[in-house]
Amino acid sequence: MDRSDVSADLADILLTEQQLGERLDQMAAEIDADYRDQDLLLVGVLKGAVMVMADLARRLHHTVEMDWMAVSSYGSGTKSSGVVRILKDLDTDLTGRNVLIVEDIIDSGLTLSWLVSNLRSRGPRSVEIATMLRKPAAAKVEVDVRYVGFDIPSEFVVGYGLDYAEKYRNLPFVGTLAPHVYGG
Ligand SMILES: O=P(O)(O)OC[C@H]1O[C@H](OP(=O)(O)OP(=O)(O)O)[C@H](O)[C@@H]1O
Ligand code: HPA
Ligand SMILES: [Mg+2]
Repeated sequence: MDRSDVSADLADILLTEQQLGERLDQMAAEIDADYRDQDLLLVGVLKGAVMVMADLARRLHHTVEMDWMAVSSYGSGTKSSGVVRILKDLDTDLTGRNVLIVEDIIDSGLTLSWLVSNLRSRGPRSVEIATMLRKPAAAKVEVDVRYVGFDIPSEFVVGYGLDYAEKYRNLPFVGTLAPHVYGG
């Protein structure tokens, strides 16, 4: 098989590039309205949120700052370990800031619930979450999310920043993998 032919690895396309873009237009309009005349710091969670951060931020009419955190709970597998590690911390002091965490996906919720309480302890004015995807049926902890792109079924998905063993992040859409990919 041609290892560069990614379509052979996919079972289904769940959300097309166009669907993602249209939803981002709506989310950006809501965020612009909600934070009108207010300071806003976008915090992207590496690596998965790179695509949504770039596409959401450029749709905002707001003057924002952008910073990044790297945390990892999935390693190379398809299940959250539940143990969140900070691989890279923010450069920004959060005291008095309006923080909007930008994520690609909320699955078990473990990463975000840990991150929200971590950031809240740093004295911000507010902490809210924007996520492109959420799996409601997979939630192990409830996380209060202000902006959700799409609720999706509890299947492992890739693309638009989301990886399986570090691959498929560059797909412009969200899809599911064919079983042979997990088989190795
Ligand atoms: O709700 P949860 O079950 O905690 O899962 C969500 C988290 O898992 C993924 O990150 P991952 O640890 O795979 O790091 P990555 O973004 O570098 O791929 C994803 O980007 C979220 O941060
Ligand atoms: O479905 C998923 N795909 C990729 N990474 C993830 N991290 C949490 N859930 C997922
Ligand atoms: Mg990952």
